[in-house]
This record gives sequence, C-alpha cells and structure tokens, in this order.
Amino acid sequence: MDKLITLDHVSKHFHVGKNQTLVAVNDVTLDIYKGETLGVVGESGCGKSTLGRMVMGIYNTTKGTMKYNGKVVSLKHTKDRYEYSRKAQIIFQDPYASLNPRMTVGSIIAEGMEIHNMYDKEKRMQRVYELLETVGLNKEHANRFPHEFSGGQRQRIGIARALAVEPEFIVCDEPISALDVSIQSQIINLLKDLQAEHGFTYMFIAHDLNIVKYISDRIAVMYLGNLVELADSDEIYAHTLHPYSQALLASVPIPDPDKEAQKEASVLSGDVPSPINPKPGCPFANRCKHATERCKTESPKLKEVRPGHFVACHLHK
Ligand SMILES: Nc1ncnc2c1ncn2[C@@H]1O[C@H](COP(=O)(O)OP(=O)(O)OP(=O)(O)O)[C@@H](O)[C@H]1O
Repeated sequence: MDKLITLDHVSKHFHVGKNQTLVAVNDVTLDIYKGETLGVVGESGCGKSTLGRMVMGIYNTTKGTMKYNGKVVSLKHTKDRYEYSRKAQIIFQDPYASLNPRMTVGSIIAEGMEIHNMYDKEKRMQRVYELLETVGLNKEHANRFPHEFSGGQRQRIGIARALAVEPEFIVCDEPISALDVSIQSQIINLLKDLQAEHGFTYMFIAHDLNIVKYISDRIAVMYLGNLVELADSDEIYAHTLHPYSQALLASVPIPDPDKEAQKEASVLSGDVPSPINPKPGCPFANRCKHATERCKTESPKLKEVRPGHFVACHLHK
C-alpha cells in the first residue's frame, strides 16, 4: 500500500511555565496508508487531538517531520500548504462549537469552496444542495442556522463541510462521542459509505475501543504522548501485547453480566503521570504490574514483534 502521510520522530511540546515543558506528543513515528482508516485510541490527555492537529498542519511539530505524499508539510504560507489545507479536513467532536452560529448551513458548507476558489457561485450552491443530500439532509436545510438542528444533524453538516472541498484525508476527532448511542452508528455508517465511494483516508480518534474496532483497518494506542502499540485491527484484538492496551481493552464493558463480574478489577489503577518535564523510563511503568527496574529508567523503543505489529515494551523482544 502507498504511504499518504509519514510521521518521522514527531514531537509536540508546549511551554506552560518557566522551565516547564509539557510533552503532548513524544517521538511518534508512523505511516498512514492511502485509503485506510487508522484508529487512534487512548485515555483523555494522551495526545490524540494534538497528534491529529499536527497531521492536519494546524500545529507545527516541535521535533521531527511530517510528509504528505512525500512532501514536507509546514505552516509556512506556501502553495503546497494552501493545497494541503484543502486536501486535509477535520471533523470535530462537538459539531455545535465548530459551526458558526451566525452563518446559514449553506454558507458554512460553501465557505471552503470560496476560500479555495472552487466553482462559480451558482455551481457552489448546487454542490451545497448535493452535499446536503449526500449526508442525509435536504436542500431546504441550506437556509437554516446550526441551532435549528439536532446533534446528529449538526455532525452531518460538519461532514458536508469537510466533503465540500474534495479532500483526500480526513481527521475524525471523536466525531461521535457527543452523540446519542442510537445516532452514533448512523454517523459511522455514513463515514464508511463515503470512504467506500471516494477512497478517503481517515485518522479516526476515539476513546471507545468498540467503535474503533468496527471502523479501523489499523489501530494506534497512545499513552502519555507516546505511541505504545500499532497493529492491524484484528491482530491487536487477538494478540494485545502492551499492558496498557490490555488494560484499555479490559475496561470496555462486556454485555454478559457474569463475564463482566469476573473481569479483573483495578486493571488501570494509579494515576497517569504528569506530561510536564516527563521522567525517563517507560511512561506506563508506575501503573504496570509487570514493571521492572529497567522499565523505570530506560524508555522502550517501538519495535516490530509480529508481522506489522509494533509495541514499545521491554516485555517483548
Ligand atoms: N495548547 C495547549 N497548551 C498547553 N497544553 C496543551 C495544549 N493542547 C493540549 N495540551 C496538553 O497536551 C496533552 C495532550 O492533550 P490532547 O488534547 O492532545 O489529548 P487527548 O488525548 O486528545 O485528550 P482528550 O481525549 O481529552 O481530547 C494534555 O496534557 C493537554 O493538557
């Protein structure tokens, strides 16, 4: 498969006080292949959104390089950057916060096409109507305002806006977390159908491992800014290697109450360490029941331990 995005030892640091550096993403090396869905999972604060924003070119990388189709993406105002801002789109967790309440739905969807000088005014409006139909809304909705819609409908508007500029790559940043469970699968199915039709590449960020399993070809597990495990979706569920991924999987509720009761309690005990001025060693060491002295001092590197299955853990050679 062809690589669309290449992250080479990418980090993002935020300066949060005198001599204090918050390491939101730490030394991530990762490829995203054309047409795939890469699921990115981990607890709140582990750096998923920051990674998504770097991949979008919204944040600069502090260290390392990101390439799109072999070309380095930077925030400098170049022709490539302008083109990338069309090819890479994002769908946000909270569709209401990301839609301008003073603009009609039609103007929201058309805005990107205007910025990128796509089509004349009449053709843009025709595309708005078509896009509304594509995402399961209708033409009449173009003249309404975001507050007149339900959460699921607003997310459909967010998807139509992303599609309007004919992107190749879409970051879906927890697009269904804020929606009712009954609506979640409708949005997931819409995203899957659109991918089948247009060949989009997705980076799908989520907490919920069940949903990620259904939509992802591969899954990346993050912990405290680090990529700790990466494998095909089926492989990672069948052979979960990192103790943190095992704990995350164990935290997904099992519908059978007897099995749920038998599950090992306290799988994720202990606090997540601070990302500010992080200590050396494995970031998961203080919560890991397998941790040894080595884990407390030496950071494990991500290595391929089964075909296409990468893990950063001293337990696995
Ligand atoms: N602009 C910023 N300035 C300072 N710190 C930030 C900034 N953005 C994110 N962080 C910090 O970086 C870390 C990673 O945050 P990020 O939002 O990427 O995590 P996340 O996994 O997406 O979490 P969530 O699921 O809650 O959105 C957190 O410790 C967060 O507080």
